[in-house]
Amino acid sequence: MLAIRSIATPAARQCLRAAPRPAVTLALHSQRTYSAKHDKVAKFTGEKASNGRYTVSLIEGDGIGPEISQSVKDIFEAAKTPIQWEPVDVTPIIKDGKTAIPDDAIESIRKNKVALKGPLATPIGKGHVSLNLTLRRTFNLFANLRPCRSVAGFKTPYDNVDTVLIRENTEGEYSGIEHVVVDGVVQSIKLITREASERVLRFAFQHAEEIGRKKVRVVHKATIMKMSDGLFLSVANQVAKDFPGIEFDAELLDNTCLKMVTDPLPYNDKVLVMPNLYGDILSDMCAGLIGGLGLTPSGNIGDECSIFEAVHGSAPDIAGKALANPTALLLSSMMMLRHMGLTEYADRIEKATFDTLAEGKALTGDLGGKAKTHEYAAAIISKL
Ligand SMILES: NC(=O)C1=CN([C@@H]2O[C@H](COP(=O)(O)OP(=O)(O)OC[C@H]3O[C@@H](n4cnc5c(N)ncnc54)[C@H](O)[C@@H]3O)[C@@H](O)[C@H]2O)C=CC1
Ligand SMILES: O=C(O)CCC(=O)C(=O)O
Ligand SMILES: [Mg+2]
Repeated sequence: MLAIRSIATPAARQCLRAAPRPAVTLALHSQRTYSAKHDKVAKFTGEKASNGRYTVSLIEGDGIGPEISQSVKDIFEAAKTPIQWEPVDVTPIIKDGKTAIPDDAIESIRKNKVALKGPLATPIGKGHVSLNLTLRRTFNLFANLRPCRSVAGFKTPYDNVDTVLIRENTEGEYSGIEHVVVDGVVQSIKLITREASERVLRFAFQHAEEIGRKKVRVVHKATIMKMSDGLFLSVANQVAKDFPGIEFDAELLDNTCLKMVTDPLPYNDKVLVMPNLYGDILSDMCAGLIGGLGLTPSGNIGDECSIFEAVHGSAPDIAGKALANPTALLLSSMMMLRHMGLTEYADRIEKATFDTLAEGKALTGDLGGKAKTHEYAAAIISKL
């Protein structure tokens, strides 16, 4: 039943009563009950080619994407990382009236089981739907893991921030189910299913175990979105019972924002997990705590494959000027290497990166320096 009572004006309510229900769209997203345990933490199952290298699909992306991707490629080559890139074009196609990823791109990512992705721009209002969201849905990348750690030597109002945020990545406010009811009345449906909630919540608890954190906190707004966030929260309570070694609690999103910008350190011992939109916003906010979007990585994790990308977007305001900070994409590629079991390479490149940042001689503009993107990358290479 649509929430007619929540529509503000009597005229709009009248129109909505008369309007057709979005039954077809909702049927496509049917709420299949997820009862089987989802115990497997997504693992990389790709195989080396005969030359001893892994092939990784590379989506360079829009705006600053090609510049920061070039830095990652240069640094990987200098570190002799056993990776060969397979460039992938994701220029959208229309399939059955919907925005879709070209078949070649899907084939590449499915085959390689891992991809590194630069930012993809999304037009505002009209135009194609977000390719970022399309990729996540196409490959069922159910968890978006967004760690955010202070950079030693780079001073911000907060020292030692170390938050771990996990965002549900396939539905919620970003389900893309929107329609005009009548002129001047639109609906956007926040879809929450038990299945997707359980999947990401299990992932959060498993990740907490993996990284040695003893607390999982759900961030929600079930006071207002009683049914949707209510379901997410109630699934969380159920899943928590399977992880007796992990303390579980919940916090309202607005309160989380206030507390995090007042003092983020109490969040250092927790894994935060939340519906899609909240994670999108909160992860940019976390980036602000440590020096900005140039520094924060992420991984879109699925069972079959995973795609690693920075938290930031295409930064059109600085694109093409060699001003972008490639650290966020580089740290995302470190997450990727660790996911692939190439930990030694990740450790080595990460050390060179953090040493370069701590030294402070070749910082990009967002961190108060004057270095161009490639000069910063060259400084990292010199430390490998
Ligand atoms: N996952 C993705 O591919 C994402 C794509 N987008 C898309 O990106 C486009 C631009 O979105 P905005 O709201 O402008 O967000 P944005 O994240 O691209 O930029 C926000 C601000 O951060 C700065 N910034 C971002 N990355 C930086 C970097 N690596 N180095 C230095 N400064 C950096 C930008 O210059 C800008 O001032 C939109 O089309 C949006 O849809 C936005 C977020 C994520
Ligand atoms: O797809 C987009 O345009 C934005 C996505 C986004 O902001 C994110 O994934 O953090
Ligand atoms: Mg975002």
